[in-house]
Amino acid sequence: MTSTNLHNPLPSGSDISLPWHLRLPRPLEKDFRLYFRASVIKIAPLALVMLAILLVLAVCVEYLIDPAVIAVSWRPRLLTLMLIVGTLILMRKPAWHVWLHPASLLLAFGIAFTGDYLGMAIEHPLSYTFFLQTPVAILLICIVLRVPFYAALSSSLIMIGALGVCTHISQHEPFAAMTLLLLTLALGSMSLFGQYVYERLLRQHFLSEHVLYQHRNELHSANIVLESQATIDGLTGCINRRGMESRLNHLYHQLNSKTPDAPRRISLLLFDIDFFKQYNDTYGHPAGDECLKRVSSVPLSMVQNETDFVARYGGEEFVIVLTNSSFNDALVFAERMRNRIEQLGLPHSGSRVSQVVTISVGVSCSDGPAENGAELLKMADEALYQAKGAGRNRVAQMSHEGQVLML
Ligand SMILES: Nc1nc2c(ncn2[C@@H]2O[C@H](COP(=O)(O)OP(=O)(O)OP(=O)(O)O)[C@@H](O)[C@H]2O)c(=O)[nH]1
Repeated sequence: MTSTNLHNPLPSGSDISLPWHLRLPRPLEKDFRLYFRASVIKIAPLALVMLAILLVLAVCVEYLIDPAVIAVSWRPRLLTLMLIVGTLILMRKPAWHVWLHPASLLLAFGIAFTGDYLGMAIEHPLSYTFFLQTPVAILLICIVLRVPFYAALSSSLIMIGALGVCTHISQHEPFAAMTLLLLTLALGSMSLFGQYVYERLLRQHFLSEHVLYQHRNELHSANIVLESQATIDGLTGCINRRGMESRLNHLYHQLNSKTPDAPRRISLLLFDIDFFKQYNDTYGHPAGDECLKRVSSVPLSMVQNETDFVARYGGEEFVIVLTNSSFNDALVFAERMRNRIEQLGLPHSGSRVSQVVTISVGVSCSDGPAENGAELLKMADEALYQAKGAGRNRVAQMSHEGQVLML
């Protein structure tokens, strides 16, 4: 395999590049909106409370300068306060968060337009300063409430346009009006530039996280495939010895720690084909392989419980682990399996106990003295050894008292 054939699981630079106009592919764009909104929700309530305090302070200053101003300004001020409270209420429920950006824009327009109105309606030498509410509104949507860049840009242009018209038709000195407009333009363009840079960084961050997440998922799936390949016996399709040991240890760990999904009991059946060496010698190794497949298909078809399994322990030795069956049921299972394998009728002229392939089985159970999987296996092995010694083609059990009994 050449290096170009190898799949590189790490994201490449082209995976996370972002166009100048910031747009992401459609499905990602949708996810980004949620991500973007979530980044604002954390800071917005505090920002809105501060804005409400500023509003109250502004009213106090207006009163100190000239109490007559309040007579004109209280309605616009009340409207702005209501918009702030409305936006704060929207934060309370996640289902309403979708309205956060429209509400922020509405609030900004409220601030800018009430400023324009007050700047024109109030006759006072300082009333042109009300027009400063427009740059405040632009700062609010760009720096504080962080409305998406294009919405912020178009809204700012409308607000600046309205400011230009209002300063033009108001009775204020042209120099003051022009200074205000230029100041607003300078502050607005800097805020918008900052918002563009911020959103670009946020999108880049979102994209990198997305690409990493995808690659992590791919690696995870590949690991699952590799893990299952590493624990399956290629010839019979049973779990291999490594897989068996890890599953058995896991089950025993659950049993000992008494977790809610722990098995009540574990029964272990260890079986071995009788005179398999002679089978190979008589029929050849490929036929021996075929025999192993046929024999193992019997317990594989009998196991039903999700946590039960059949494993190839060694050459012609197999393990069946049954969870939650009583010891008696496990013995019945073993005898039925022995019988079904005999009933397969695979000719075995080299066997000294039968004309067909037979097995010997040793059975042990976790109700006895075994404290872990290895000890349970040792007990079943001892029973199997005795079954062989007693003439083969039979089932032997290791009793809870540690005695081997023939069935
Ligand atoms: N065809 C084939 N044979 C295998 C495989 N793995 C192990 N064997 C053979 O299985 C035989 C096991 O022989 P023994 O351990 O002597 O056991 P046995 O002949 O079955 O005798 P008893 O267990 O005492 O009845 C050996 O000849 C191994 O070569 C395999 O994957 N395929």
